[in-house]
Amino acid sequence: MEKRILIVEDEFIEANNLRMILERNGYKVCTVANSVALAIEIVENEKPELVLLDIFLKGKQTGIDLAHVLRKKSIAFVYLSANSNKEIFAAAKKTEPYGFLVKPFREKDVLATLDIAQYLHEQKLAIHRQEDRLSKVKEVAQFTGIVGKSPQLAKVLDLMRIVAPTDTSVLITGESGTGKERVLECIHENSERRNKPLVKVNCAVLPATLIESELFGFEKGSFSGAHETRVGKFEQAQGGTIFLDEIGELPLDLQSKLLRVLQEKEIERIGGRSSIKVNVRFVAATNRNLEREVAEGRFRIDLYYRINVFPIHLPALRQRKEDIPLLAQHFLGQYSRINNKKFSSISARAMEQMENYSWPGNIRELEHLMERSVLLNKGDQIAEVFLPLTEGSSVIDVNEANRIKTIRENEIDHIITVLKICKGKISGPGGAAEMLDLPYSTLTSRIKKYGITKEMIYKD
Ligand SMILES: Nc1ncnc2c1ncn2[C@@H]1O[C@H](COP(=O)(O)OP(=O)(O)OP(=O)(O)O)[C@@H](O)[C@H]1O
Repeated sequence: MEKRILIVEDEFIEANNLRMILERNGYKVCTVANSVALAIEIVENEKPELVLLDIFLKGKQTGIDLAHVLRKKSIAFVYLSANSNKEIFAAAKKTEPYGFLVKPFREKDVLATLDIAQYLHEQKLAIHRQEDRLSKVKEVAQFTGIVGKSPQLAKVLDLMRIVAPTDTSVLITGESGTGKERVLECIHENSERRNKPLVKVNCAVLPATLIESELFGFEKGSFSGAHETRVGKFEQAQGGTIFLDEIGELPLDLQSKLLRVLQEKEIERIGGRSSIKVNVRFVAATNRNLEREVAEGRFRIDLYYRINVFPIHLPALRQRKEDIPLLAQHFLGQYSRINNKKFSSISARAMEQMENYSWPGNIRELEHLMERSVLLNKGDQIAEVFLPLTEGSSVIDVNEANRIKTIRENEIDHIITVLKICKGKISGPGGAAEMLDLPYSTLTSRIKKYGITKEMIYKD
């Protein structure tokens, strides 16, 4: 069906240029409005699906005033000028537009922006329907393995409750070890897809050359070494959810391939002749700042818009200290059971040390600390915890320096030392994997398992 678009613009040439672009591409254009009052009238009479609006118009009212009206009516809109004045731009951003188009308009940009705007609008409507439904039925989603009572975590749980049952793409952000993967699992478990596969791909662990065949599969004989046909992760996730962890690491050429798959919902195996329909829900995670990656040209803006439909940001543990006692107690119970120990409490001193620590490795680091503490303490109370000594830390323990380290602690120290020598470089010549004589994937999975973070490597 033809989409109806309303142009609100008081410069005739610009408006006409846009109208021609839109009509050439199958859109139906409503009567052009040159003021807010006229635009409101046309919205009532011609019911556009999307509005392109300039900020400065004839009359007193601006495009920003109109944007507020459109938001109330749930009509999608895109601004036609990102004014260089910072305050106006900030006010325009606050109205949550679906995009900005900068003059002079290029056909390609107009079409791409409209495509993204429509997609985001459909997703937003689905989310609103879900919010409405939830407010009526008071369903309680079950999020197993998520412990905490801080307001920051409560906010995350609210977002999960809203998005889980829908098919909307989710982008989970947060530092390493904040629980991104756990959140993904809960979203999948609380969706209609729970009985279908949840397929996880870590873009940081796979070498760039392998990611494509891993994601999309390949046909027998498509390259030397392709002895048999292999089904990729997208196909494996058919009917279920696919999770791309560390999506910020995806090379640029694969970003465009992924974008195509998300838009067309079909994949092509390497060397394949036909495309295969895939029905998967898409969830991605990153501990990078994707907006910065976009600004610096390492991440495609159109892919960013496509995956950033429903962002969930997980706060760092140091930003929600009230969750530390609950989490510590939770892991204490878990590792006491596993190790057949009888620990039931944590000393006030140990708790204070934990509350004063900055947790660069977040929940994963706390989990490992409790695992270690269960092994190193005796009786039914954790009297001591052995935290790394950080700059400015008030928890320096004189006994710590003389303590005999476990093999695991030594391994962690050794990996960190080598990473420091290699300035954080993991793969390739002179990288830590080569120096440690470990396969790249083994080293990255150990870095993850031990909760080794960039902060630990670049600390001093
Ligand atoms: N709220 C929580 N309550 C209890 N355990 C949690 C919670 N969040 C995370 N965990 C546990 O903490 C550990 C680390 O979580 P997870 O692997 O999900 O982090 P992540 O953000 O995906 O890390 P990375 O970025 O390094 O992949 C896991 O064992 C997970 O089960």
